[in-house]
Amino acid sequence: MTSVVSSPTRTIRIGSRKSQLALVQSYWVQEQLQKSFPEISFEVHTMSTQGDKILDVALAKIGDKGLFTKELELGMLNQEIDFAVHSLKDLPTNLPEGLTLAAITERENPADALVVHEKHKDKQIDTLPAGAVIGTSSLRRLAQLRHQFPHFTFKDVRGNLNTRMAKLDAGEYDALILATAGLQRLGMGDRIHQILPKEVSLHAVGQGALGIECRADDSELISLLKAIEHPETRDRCLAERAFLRILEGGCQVPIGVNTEINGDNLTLTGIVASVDGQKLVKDTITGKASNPEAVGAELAQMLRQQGAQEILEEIFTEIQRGS
Ligand SMILES: NCc1[nH]cc(CCC(=O)O)c1CC(=O)O
Repeated sequence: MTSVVSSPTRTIRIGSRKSQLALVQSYWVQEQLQKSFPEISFEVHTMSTQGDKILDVALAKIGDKGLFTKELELGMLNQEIDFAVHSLKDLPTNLPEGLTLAAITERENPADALVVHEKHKDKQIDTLPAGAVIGTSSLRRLAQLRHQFPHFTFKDVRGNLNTRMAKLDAGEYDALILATAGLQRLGMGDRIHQILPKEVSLHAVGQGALGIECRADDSELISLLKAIEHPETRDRCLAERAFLRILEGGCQVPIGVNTEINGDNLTLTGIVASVDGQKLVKDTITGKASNPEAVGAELAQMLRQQGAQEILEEIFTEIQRGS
């Protein structure tokens, strides 16, 4: 099927996962594009991904490469949909041949958030009692928090946001660590008890931003998508993704980042930690915001020299052994 891109009757099909968060994000993108291009019609098509079906296994153990994106990518390559909206942090840093990351939208607060059981409403992350059960399914959060708070008990938590909140409120956990952005997008911003400062938790690469992926040869769609791109978010996220790509990590490895842009300068902080929180390398670099991928690549090399690769190799071996 050839797409009649310049025809005023072209319908653009947006692929979305079926989760509540994915739908909110896809409808938001649809609305933004519809406002910019009233003559084009944008439709949301939903698809289930592997990650939506496997809800009972710790994410780290099943690996994550493309868990939430593969079916949507096949849909694009098969011309069933024209583009896909992803939480950028779930989008692998290497895309399949024929697809491209066409736009990155304005990021919500990328930080992690602490959500507590109501009996801890007067506490913060550093005043929760010893033995407090902290729910997280992310090795990145686990490693960083274990390093600073070895007296907590960490427990995996899966399921959608409502399920996780119900488990917290039922007393299965004392607190959860979740993405601020996800809570805000789902209208649960009032449950955010503390936004974790970067000294406590460096966020995931791309956290809080949406990434829009489409066929690399659909140049007219790519130029339409530029209308909803946020250049500052894009530059920050491209630096973060270059850092992750070179370290060969996915969303489920203990790699965290923070970025800031001041004028022409982009400052990137990165951390690589062992799952037990014992080993940790962290550094910061400032470079040109006009060449974000070079900044990310340079920080990756710096952390490699400080032992990041050894930490990551140990984790891959552990995951393969299924420990
Ligand atoms: N890996 C799951 C995931 N993917 C995107 C978000 C939240 C929104 C975002 O970070 O952009 C979440 C939930 C979480 O980490 O708490």
